[in-house]
Amino acid sequence: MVAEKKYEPIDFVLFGTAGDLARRKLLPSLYQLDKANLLHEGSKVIGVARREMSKDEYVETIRTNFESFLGEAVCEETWLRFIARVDYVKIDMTEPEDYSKLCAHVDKSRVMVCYFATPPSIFGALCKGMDHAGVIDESVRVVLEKPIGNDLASSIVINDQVAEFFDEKQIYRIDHYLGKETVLNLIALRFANSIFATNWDHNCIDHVQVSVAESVGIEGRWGYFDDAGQMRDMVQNHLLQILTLIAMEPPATLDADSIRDEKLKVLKALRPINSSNINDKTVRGQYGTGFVAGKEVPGYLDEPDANQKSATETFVAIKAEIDNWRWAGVPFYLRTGKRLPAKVSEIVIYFKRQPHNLFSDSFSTLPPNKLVIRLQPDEGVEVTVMNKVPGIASMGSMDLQKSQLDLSFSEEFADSRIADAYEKLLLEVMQGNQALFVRRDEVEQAWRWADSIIDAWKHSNEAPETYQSGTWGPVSSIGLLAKEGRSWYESKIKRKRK
Ligand SMILES: NC(=O)C1=CN([C@@H]2O[C@H](COP(=O)(O)OP(=O)(O)OC[C@H]3O[C@@H](n4cnc5c(N)ncnc54)[C@H](OP(=O)(O)O)[C@@H]3O)[C@@H](O)[C@H]2O)C=CC1
Ligand SMILES: O=C1O[C@H](COP(=O)(O)O)[C@@H](O)[C@H](O)[C@H]1O
Repeated sequence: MVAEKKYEPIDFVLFGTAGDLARRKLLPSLYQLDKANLLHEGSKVIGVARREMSKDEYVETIRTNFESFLGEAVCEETWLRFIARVDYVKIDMTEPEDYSKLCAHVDKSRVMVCYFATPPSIFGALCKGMDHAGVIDESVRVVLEKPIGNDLASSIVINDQVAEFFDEKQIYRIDHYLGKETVLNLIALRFANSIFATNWDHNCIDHVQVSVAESVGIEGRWGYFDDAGQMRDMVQNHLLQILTLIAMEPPATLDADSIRDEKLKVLKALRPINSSNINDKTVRGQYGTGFVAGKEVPGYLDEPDANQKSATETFVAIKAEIDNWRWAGVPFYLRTGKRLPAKVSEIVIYFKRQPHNLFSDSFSTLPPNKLVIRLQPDEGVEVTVMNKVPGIASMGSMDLQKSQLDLSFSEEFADSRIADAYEKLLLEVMQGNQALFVRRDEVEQAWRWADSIIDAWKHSNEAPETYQSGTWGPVSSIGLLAKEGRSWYESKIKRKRK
């Protein structure tokens, strides 16, 4: 559907345009916004990288990448409009003098959005270079990629470097999970439906599961990933952000700080995990060889560039607890890993069982109601309820059956295209709305909690458990729930594959 609204003209400067993220996600998202008529006709896209490239060569590279990453045929009309906006500037980002080349490409009377798709270690240099070129003023917005730093201390250094040049109101810390349609739908589900809003606490909810399973390995990113591990790559940001949206109190409004204040309170209420309880509350694993989607894949230590002695985790399961009134006694089990059987992300809310079973012939104990929010793929929402099986049997022998009320987004909203998270978030930056971006105090609080776990692992002297690629992670991750009489939700994807 073509949007009617025209937005203001923007100079979008993409630092790191030759990198993996820019090629796979950012440039295709800008193209999609253009296709949906959501870019002002005067908006420009200025790619910056350190390699020598003419504009024509840059355009050719974008086209080649679109063939691989767009996921649909290129629309020639949009393509011609898009490339007319595009330009390329070669800058060595560690060399302040080089940034003056930008001046010829940006118009200081317009909003400039600068996307730092580079390693965070050069965010400070980027700010200094822009300052040196005299292109910084209050109309500039900067987008910072995650993870910001490697721990709390390094994130403070990076945030301080950026804060020297930009006010917090100009800084957009991106967590692309906050742009996913189904993650955003959590806010609608919780606060637009009284059946959920009134049952959303320790009185009604037994426990919560958040699983973000990936079938890919580290995709040639050994240098980055081995320093990070799944805890810094996924838990410190994406999984904790999901957790805050599930657990936060209703914000007063949907404005940026109302939401972010509530998310921060959840992060502050997370019970610390440290050396005293690390073995009880966490499991970490590293993938070995195995088969994913019928294809043999190498183990983590056999990946290109691997250091054979690496103890970096590629799988994490955690029992998180939130020490506040609403969530007292309700565990939040988080699980994420690479080279699992399928790419599937789900939130499962397990409601408490009925206090008494009237139907003892059908079920020895009545199964709990579940709310399943499928983040990806097959985005949707499912509620498990108990029903009577039709029949004329007497009341005393009424048969029950567990059934699903299933809302699949692709069926319910068949005419709407589900936009990639980056499209949504790029548009929000262009509109100057920070609600879906992470505030500095949130990032730092998330690091405090994650650092304590990472430190405890380091001091435990235990290596991560190896799991076979194509399985659901180390056996101990099953034990994490089993010892409390619970089990991981068996994803529909997995059921279909049986
Ligand atoms: N890739 C992904 O899926 C995701 C990435 N991120 C984050 O996004 C950011 C970018 O990641 P990714 O694209 O994977 O990284 P890449 O290493 O693929 O790309 C980084 C880009 O920065 C450029 N660069 C680095 N140093 C300099 C320099 N001194 N001068 C000029 N250019 C420089 C590189 O140039 P050159 O090509 O010349 O080396 C390259 O274009 C990182 O912060 C990462 O953590 C976050 C989520 C997912
Ligand atoms: O940020 C990251 O996210 C991806 C997973 O994102 P998704 O949208 O495909 O679920 C992950 O593979 C990558 O390692 C991490 O840096």
